[in-house]
Amino acid sequence: MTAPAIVADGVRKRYGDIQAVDGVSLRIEAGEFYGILGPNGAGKTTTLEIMEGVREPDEGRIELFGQSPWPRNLDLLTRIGVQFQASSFLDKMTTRETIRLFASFYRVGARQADAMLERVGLTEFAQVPADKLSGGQAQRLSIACGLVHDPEIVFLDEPTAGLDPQARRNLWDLLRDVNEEGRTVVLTTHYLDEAEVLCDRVSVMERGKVLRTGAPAALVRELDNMVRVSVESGLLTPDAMRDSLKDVGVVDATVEDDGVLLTVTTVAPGPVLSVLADRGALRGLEVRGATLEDVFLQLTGREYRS
Ligand SMILES: Nc1ncnc2c1ncn2[C@@H]1O[C@H](COP(=O)(O)OP(=O)(O)OP(=O)(O)O)[C@@H](O)[C@H]1O
Repeated sequence: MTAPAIVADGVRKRYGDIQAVDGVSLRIEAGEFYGILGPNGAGKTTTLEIMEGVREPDEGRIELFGQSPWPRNLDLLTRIGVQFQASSFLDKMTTRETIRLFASFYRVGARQADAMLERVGLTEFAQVPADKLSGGQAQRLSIACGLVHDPEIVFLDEPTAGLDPQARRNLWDLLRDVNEEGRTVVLTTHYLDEAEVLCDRVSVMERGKVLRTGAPAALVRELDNMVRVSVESGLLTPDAMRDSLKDVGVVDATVEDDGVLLTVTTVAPGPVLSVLADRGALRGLEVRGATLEDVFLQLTGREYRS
């Protein structure tokens, strides 16, 4: 087996009374697209910053390519790329000046910097002040700045937060390409769909702990083929639905009504569909397989709220 790109072992970090990271252990293989996901405050950013070597853990061990990133390790710095938040671009600098500045930190020349700008589709915005770029363009510039020195590992903290669906998809394509070039990509996200689409493996975090790690499809499969059956809200009350299901012997279904849809989550969609048909309540019918949201629900007993 080849050496892992990243190993975390028993990592803990506390801020005052808050145990932000509470014993995180994981192993990320070279070339993996790895997601750390969870709701706000789960400890994703702190975990990522400890891996990047910008924050010191209170306890535990981190190794990138077998070396500790803390205290600051100059050998590792050139091998990792960190996407910093787009909002911290320097005032008055153009897009091109910004990427060239980042390139210069690594003694990378202007030509390679401009090629990276082209790569992320920003050449036509080269003269635009970086703080005037749209949200999606700014994210692409910040990713370009993290990639300009050709790193082996790329860390991204919520790269698509706040973007519209089209800009998110464009960024997904870019990140996939970055990974397909052989780079290890580690991202945090609170969008479960993003993790499902992009990541080879994910760690689901909550309250500083990793609840589960695995390939998204494998985590979903562990749910025993859970299916969500939804119809328009108002056709049947949740209680009436529960009673009807009990009558036909379905006891392990959950029924929820969010005011738009009445949704039954179950491993036995057949009887649910029969009940809905018998009650004349099929308007707006949708049947969906389980998702990472269901994994989260099962792990925590709570609905996922990003
Ligand atoms: N510098 C800090 N000082 C004090 N508390 C902090 C600091 N950074 C994070 N925290 C707290 O630690 C916990 C974990 O925060 P962290 O940012 O790592 O979580 P997260 O999963 O990345 O959340 P988000 O999605 O909101 O960024 C939160 O309760 C947060 O308020």
